[in-house]
Amino acid sequence: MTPSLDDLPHGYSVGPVHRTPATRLREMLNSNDGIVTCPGVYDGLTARIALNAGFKCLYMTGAGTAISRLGMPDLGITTLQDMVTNAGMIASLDWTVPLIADADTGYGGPLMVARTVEAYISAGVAALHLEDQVVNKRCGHLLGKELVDEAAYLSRIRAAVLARERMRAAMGDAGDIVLIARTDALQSLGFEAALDRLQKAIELGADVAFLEGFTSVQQGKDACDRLTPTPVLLNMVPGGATPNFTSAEAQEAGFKIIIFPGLMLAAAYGSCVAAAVELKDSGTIAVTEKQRKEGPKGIFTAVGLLDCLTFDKKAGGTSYEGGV
Ligand SMILES: C[C@](O)(C(=O)O)[C@H](CC(=O)O)C(=O)O
Repeated sequence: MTPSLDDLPHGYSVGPVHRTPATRLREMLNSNDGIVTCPGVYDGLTARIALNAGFKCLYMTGAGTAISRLGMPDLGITTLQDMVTNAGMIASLDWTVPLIADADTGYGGPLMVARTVEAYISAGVAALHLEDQVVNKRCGHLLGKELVDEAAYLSRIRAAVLARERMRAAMGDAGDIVLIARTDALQSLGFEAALDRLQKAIELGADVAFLEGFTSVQQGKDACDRLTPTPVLLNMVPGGATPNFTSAEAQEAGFKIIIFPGLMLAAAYGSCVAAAVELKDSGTIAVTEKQRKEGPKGIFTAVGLLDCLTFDKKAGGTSYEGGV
């Protein structure tokens, strides 16, 4: 939950980080601790809120990145730079909580996919997913998706695996990243063709499979059964193609990771629309009791105010000695 102004700061005081983000995620995937539940975050505030709530793994949504950074829909408009800058910032807020980040199509041919993988590794991202839509992609729960052929898709996966090998050879564990193969083929090619693409991606070295937009509980279970022992990710988009699953139901069906990409977006969208209407209609905004008590420090505390003050003091800074 949101730390109070009286809480002890953590940050550097949590001790040395012994494992890389990818190693931590691999441990979660290999453990019997159950499904990894990832709230979808898209900026510093939503990431902090998810961290304060105690989630052990985060998901950076590409749709949310397009919406929040560009004010644009999820239609393949974001570039590698938009995505990796956002992912690196989110990953850096707490290095002990791994970040899974959307990498769409990899943003070009094999050379560009390799560049994407190396950039995500350098940014400290624990895992990324790559899909088989054309570069002019769209949200996986929209109609009319177009695919690249299987050879082109597999060359994306091969490029990602090779780039990871190159980074691991240079840096060991710090060069690792968990590769998630996503296919959007179900909509146009059907279940067997989609599974075939995932199986081939796994043979090439993908660690996790992501069957986008499956349409029944049985299809989800069948995918998990057929792909075992490879962990399978479930993408929970309310109102999308996939029926609603709780984390427990997803685990029961055989999934190892569940992402809720629109979690924070939907909440922010609803609240911001209401706030805008309130100001437009009334010419002012209601001030809550909590706001009156805490002032702007309330939200600054949620995004690390105490850690910043403690860190500055420890480094010999004096700017905040008199309080803030
Ligand atoms: C998972 C996803 O790639 C995302 O960008 O978060 C999207 C989610 C969405 O658009 O709601 C997807 O293609 O499913």
